[in-house]
Amino acid sequence: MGKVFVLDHPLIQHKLTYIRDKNTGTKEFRELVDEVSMLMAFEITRDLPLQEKTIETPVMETKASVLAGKKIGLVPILRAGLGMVDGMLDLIPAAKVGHVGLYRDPKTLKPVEYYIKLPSDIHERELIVIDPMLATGGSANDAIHSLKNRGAKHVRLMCLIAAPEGVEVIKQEHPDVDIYLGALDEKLDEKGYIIPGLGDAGDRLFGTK
Ligand SMILES: O=P(O)(O)OC[C@H]1O[C@H](OP(=O)(O)OP(=O)(O)O)[C@H](O)[C@@H]1O
Ligand SMILES: O=c1cc[nH]c(=O)[nH]1
Ligand SMILES: [Mg+2]
Repeated sequence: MGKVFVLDHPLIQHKLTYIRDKNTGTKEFRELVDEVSMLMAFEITRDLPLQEKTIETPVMETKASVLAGKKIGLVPILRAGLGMVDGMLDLIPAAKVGHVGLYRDPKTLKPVEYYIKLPSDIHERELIVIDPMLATGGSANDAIHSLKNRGAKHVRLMCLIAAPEGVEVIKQEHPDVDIYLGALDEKLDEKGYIIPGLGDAGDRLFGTK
């Protein structure tokens, strides 16, 4: 069964509080999502393999650690996942980026896929699917199925805020996928919004309504 990690670093929690606050405007919301994404990227890459390399310091020859060249792919779910890409690329600048376009039908709450474009070598990459919100889990579930249908072998999911309902869907449908969260909230309301949540992530990021 996939593991669930709540990244409870104080800086992540502090910034999340201002992201949730309805008085935080678009500019500040965007900046905070960017900063939290970078901090989460730091945590999610904790287990990247290292290898030894021989170098010369000004004093002597020594062996030191470098990344073992694991290839990473970021896959934001459009639109709101886009807000998390730049922060992650600050720490993982060589990552390739694929896009999955999905929106949640407001009546049925079912995801509708409208776009997909992925790096050709996704089968050999460690893929990190990113979306601020994991609500019913329909969108992330659909995105991960799309990636696996196209050859993805290693997938992780990273979200700012999740509802227990969405986490359960991913655990059942994708037991091989570990989930990294900024917070695990209480539940969904009758319209499928996470409570307490942060509202509509895409609208708050892009200033739409
Ligand atoms: O877990 P779910 O119930 O599927 O809900 C979560 C999805 O809803 C939001 O996207 P939305 O449909 O609002 O599209 P947008 O990013 O274009 O605003 C969010 O960014 C997730 O992709
Ligand atoms: O709370 C929610 C649920 C789905 N999508 C959002 O943007 N927010
Ligand atoms: Mg939205």
